[in-house]
Amino acid sequence: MVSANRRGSAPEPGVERSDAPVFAPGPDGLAHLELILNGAYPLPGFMTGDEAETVEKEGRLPDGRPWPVPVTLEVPAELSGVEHLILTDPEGAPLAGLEASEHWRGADGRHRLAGAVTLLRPPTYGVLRELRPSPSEVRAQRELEPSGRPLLAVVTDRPLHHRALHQIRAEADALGRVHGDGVRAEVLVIVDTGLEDEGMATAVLAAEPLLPARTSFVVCTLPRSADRSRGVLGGVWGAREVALAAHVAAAYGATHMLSVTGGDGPDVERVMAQRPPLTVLDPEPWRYSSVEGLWLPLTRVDPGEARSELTDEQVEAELAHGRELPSWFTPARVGAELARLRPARTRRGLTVLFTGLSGSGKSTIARGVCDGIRRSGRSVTLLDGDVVRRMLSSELTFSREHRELNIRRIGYVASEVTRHGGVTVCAPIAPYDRGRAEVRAMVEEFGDFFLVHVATPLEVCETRDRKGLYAKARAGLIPAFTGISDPYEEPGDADLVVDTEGMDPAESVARVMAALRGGGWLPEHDGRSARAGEEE
Ligand SMILES: Nc1ncnc2c1ncn2[C@@H]1O[C@H](COP(=O)(O)OS(=O)(=O)O)[C@@H](OP(=O)(O)O)[C@H]1O
Ligand SMILES: Nc1ncnc2c1ncn2[C@@H]1O[C@H](COP(=O)(O)OP(=O)(O)O)[C@@H](O)[C@H]1O
Repeated sequence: MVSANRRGSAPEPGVERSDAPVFAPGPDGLAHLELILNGAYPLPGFMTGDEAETVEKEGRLPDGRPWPVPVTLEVPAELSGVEHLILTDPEGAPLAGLEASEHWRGADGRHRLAGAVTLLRPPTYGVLRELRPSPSEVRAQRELEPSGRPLLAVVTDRPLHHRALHQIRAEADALGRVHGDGVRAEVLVIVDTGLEDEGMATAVLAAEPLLPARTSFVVCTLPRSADRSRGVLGGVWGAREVALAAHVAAAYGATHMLSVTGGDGPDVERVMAQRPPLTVLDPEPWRYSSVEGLWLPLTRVDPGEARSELTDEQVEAELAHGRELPSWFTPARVGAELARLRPARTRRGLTVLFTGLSGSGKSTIARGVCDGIRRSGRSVTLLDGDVVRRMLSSELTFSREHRELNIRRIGYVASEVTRHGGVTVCAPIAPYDRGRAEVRAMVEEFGDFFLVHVATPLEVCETRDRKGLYAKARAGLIPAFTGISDPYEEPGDADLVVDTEGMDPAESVARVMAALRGGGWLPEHDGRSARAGEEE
């Protein structure tokens, strides 16, 4: 949100300036802001261009302290000249005042503001807010009953299965032995999840009773840098991200850290090269012994009988088809929570997006597919291109900007239906990669996305010319007509391609239905055809 840029004298700390422009940072800016404000970062505010460059190149702040990632605030160009800025959460509630000390542009050309931030109001926005205490609150709580024991932090955005739980218990025991009395170290699980999206947080929390008695959990949102892919079941972290997590863990009072990123995480040497403020442990690998029926350190399992944990793809496939995760792999309560978060595809929200030229057959196929989905027993919402243009986007033109906005609106509605477990079928032209990718991202926050490219050649669409639009476009009566005088970017990420040339509409519908059944989103046979013993 951006308002007019007005300047004035410096405000008193913590006092809201009613005349300052307001701005809601994006997800990473907001994540950084909260970590600055709650004291998890030892930084007064957002970095200048020089500071960010030193961090980027040398992994340290200009004063020499190691620091792994630039902490920067991206702003729209119109805010680049402001001196004071009110930073708000996405709902517009003020969080902090920023005294801008520098406006700079990074190598990416984007505008950024540097400067100290002052807390205006403690954040109330964000999922699981009651589990987000500040580092000083956590440290104060521990000081009430000081145990003198090491505090082992586990930073994770993925559920803790048997392998990780064994590793945590073993490392907590080992730290207790090293530190004297043989009593286990305390454990602090830092659950990393988005501010808007619970992600896997509740599945991580489900493991609470399976961890040592003095284990506590906090939730926080770490910024997601470009080198961290965001899988549904948890991301793959880079060394600098683990190092940033180590800084946050140290602020919470941790003396050691274990990052439970699964097999593909960075090795500890690369993390320690970032000079984190605590020891990042390199846990012993564990395997399941299929003969003994136990998880054991790798060294104690015969290679022939050692089983690794399931991969993310295997977990996803089990959940997609509604199968229970095996008990050798994960505790029942973690499996049950995962099944709740990722229900079987027959119960999971789904958006099917048809894209293709005008006249390619999107509406015809989409209508048939909707009928089929209904027959299979699921309810479905159809967002046809023409209907959306009438009901949601009647003021929009066919400029690139308006087409993008149109598809974003479709994506928003579809993602809401998906969030609640419904099926949406959308059939706009959606000519641009970027817009389609945006819809995919919006939908995949909550469920599944299936892209169908109706790849009927332009000549065929033009010959059909059902609405006479191509003739008008050729005559220059319709400007910026897709395929004639406006681009159509062929998707490279379609889950299914249907070229309807020389194909009966029923056959096109059947292909899409087969793909949806094969993927597990619909039962193999719908009620009616199962009763009649007939095929679709
Ligand atoms: N300039 C131009 N380019 C393309 N299409 C045009 C244009 N002007 C009007 N129409 C009619 O609008 C329908 C496409 O609207 P969409 O909302 O699906 O397009 S977009 O996704 O926003 O690009 C499209 O409907 P379909 O034939 O169902 O695709 C056309 O009937
Ligand atoms: N295999 C097919 N699939 C879909 N439509 C087809 C097919 N074969 C011919 N058609 C015809 O092509 C036209 C496609 O129009 P429509 O579905 O409105 O396309 P769009 O929504 O992409 O503009 C319809 O008249 C339809 O009967």
